[in-house]
Amino acid sequence: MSENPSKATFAELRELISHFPGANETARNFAREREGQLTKPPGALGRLEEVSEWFASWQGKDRPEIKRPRVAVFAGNHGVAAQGVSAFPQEVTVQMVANFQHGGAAVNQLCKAHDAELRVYEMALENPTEDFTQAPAMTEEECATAVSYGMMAVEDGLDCLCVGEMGIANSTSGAALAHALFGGEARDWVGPGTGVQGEAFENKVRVVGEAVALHQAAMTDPLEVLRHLGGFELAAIVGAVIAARIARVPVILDGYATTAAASVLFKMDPHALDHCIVGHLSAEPSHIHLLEAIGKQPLVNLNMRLGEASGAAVALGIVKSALACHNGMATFAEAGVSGA
Ligand SMILES: Cc1cc2ncn([C@H]3O[C@H](COP(=O)(O)O)[C@@H](O)[C@H]3O)c2cc1C
Ligand SMILES: O=C(O)c1cccnc1
Repeated sequence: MSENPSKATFAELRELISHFPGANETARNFAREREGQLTKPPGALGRLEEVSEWFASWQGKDRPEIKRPRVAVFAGNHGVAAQGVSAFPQEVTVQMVANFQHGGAAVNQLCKAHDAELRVYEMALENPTEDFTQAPAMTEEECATAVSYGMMAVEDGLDCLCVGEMGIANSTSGAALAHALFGGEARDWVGPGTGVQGEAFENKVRVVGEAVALHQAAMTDPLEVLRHLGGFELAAIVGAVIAARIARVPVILDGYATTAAASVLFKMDPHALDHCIVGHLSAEPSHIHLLEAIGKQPLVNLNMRLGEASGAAVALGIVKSALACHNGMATFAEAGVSGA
């Protein structure tokens, strides 16, 4: 990396990603052994046990903890909004950022409910990306700078990072990323987002298909896919996921657009998202296909389709519940309970 992280280049990002640390398998094994000794039939806490073991393997502790969770919401504006792909106008992005700052959004309440710090990272909202039906969304410098900016969301002392986004039209950007990364038809990857229907939905499908076709020559390189079809906030999500990996901070990803951004890293290295879980299954219909493509099972399915890290923040409560059982339960020996 250069001294100033805002100067990172794609070459430096590739270098970082090629040296990602792995999980601590010793800690995972100790955590698994402990799960087997706790006062419950083996496996009776189901997915919670798996979550505790996964968390242990990234924190490198058999008794992993969440004392300082952060919910990071990256906000950016999209030139492609000009194509009429969202049910809402672009100014909603900056208005919702103000709402986050005043505590009025869903994610504010979810952070309060789960004792998480909310940080909103506003990315030059007055400067949207280029409309990617006309030109690449970003230059390499802009894209790499946005990735580097996202990396700054991971600070010393954080022990869990929830990641999400705010950006009108970014479900179109997410769909275009997914289509470019995983193929198929544009229609497979497009959903209603904030609620586009009928002719507007058909237009969204057309926009995604035409954009991926326009930039076809660049689509073999995941970082170029991000540069051509992503957004500033989606690039920042890539950076946050990279920085969390380097710091071994477990990550909870939010819904469709966030998962699509993170999938850029999956395409570069199928193990690049091993430190991430997907917090929830979005009601955006393509989310399930995307999760199949990256081999992830969402933690909960509440029919949410909001974004702004709301699903990740809900899932944080589940992860905290898993760790509470893992750390606080008595073993059979401690409690004097007979084994099977
Ligand atoms: C009031 C409001 C609050 C939101 N919070 C998140 N989103 C979500 O909707 C946007 C994506 O949908 P599309 O691609 O259709 O524009 C993103 O900003 C996402 O975070 C919101 C959308 C609205 C309208
Ligand atoms: O799944 C998401 O993240 C999502 C879905 C619809 C609108 N905004 C976000």
